[in-house]
Amino acid sequence: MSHHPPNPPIIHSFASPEVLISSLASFILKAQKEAIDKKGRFTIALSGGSLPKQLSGLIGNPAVKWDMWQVFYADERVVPLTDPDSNHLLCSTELFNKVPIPKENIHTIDTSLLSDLEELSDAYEKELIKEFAQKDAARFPVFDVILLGMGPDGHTASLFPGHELLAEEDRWVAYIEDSPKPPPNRITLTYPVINHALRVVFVAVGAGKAEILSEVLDSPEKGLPASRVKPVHPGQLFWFVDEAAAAKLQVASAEFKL
Ligand SMILES: O=C1O[C@H](COP(=O)(O)O)[C@@H](O)[C@H](O)[C@H]1O
Repeated sequence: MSHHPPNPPIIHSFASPEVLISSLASFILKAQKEAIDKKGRFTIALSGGSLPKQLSGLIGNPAVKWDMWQVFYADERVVPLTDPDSNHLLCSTELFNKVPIPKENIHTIDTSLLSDLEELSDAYEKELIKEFAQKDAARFPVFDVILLGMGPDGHTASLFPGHELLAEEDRWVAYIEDSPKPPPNRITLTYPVINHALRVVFVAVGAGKAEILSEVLDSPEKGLPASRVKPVHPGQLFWFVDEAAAAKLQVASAEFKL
């Protein structure tokens, strides 16, 4: 247990979605270098929704060491990997099909278990344990980077407002069968995992995010799921937003410097 209070979020507001995309790529590359220099591998969790498109700055970038990446999903919909609702399909379409990442470095759900959510989430937790437990000897996995989106209701990953999963303190991966956003069946990394990452990065782009972004960052006491992401020391929370998303923000943003 860390005795330090969590650091306040660092908010980077970019003049355009294009500048955000290239800055996010530079940020990820810096994290990749630090991780590989220290441990010889880079662990990252990705979200679905609007997030994968924001990773286009990595495509064709010779500095990305794809063979050193170990990729997990912050959440996944319980559907076949070929289903249009699959976060893996979306990430593949937007990114993985366009870059030389070894298939075995992308950790998908086990689709032979789609009819048993408990088994499915346990199996995904075991996949995390294989990657992290022996190597890091930590109670919770410590991702180098977790990339998150934020829905219009303030949800993140598959952690929805008012849901009992917000109180999960023990499991690494949990399932829900009553997601208010379709599809109803999903698995998700839990807060203990998200909040033990070295860097958690929310990405929010467009005017459609302005209202909820202000609610999450200016009124964290409301306890919306995205406001509850508070990485423990030495972890740091970052927000990468464009000017349209930041239009209603009261809280100050910081200049982006690598
Ligand atoms: O359902 C989901 O929604 C969130 C937010 O999506 P966005 O399109 O509003 O960015 C996403 O981060 C999550 O991975 C996904 O399963």
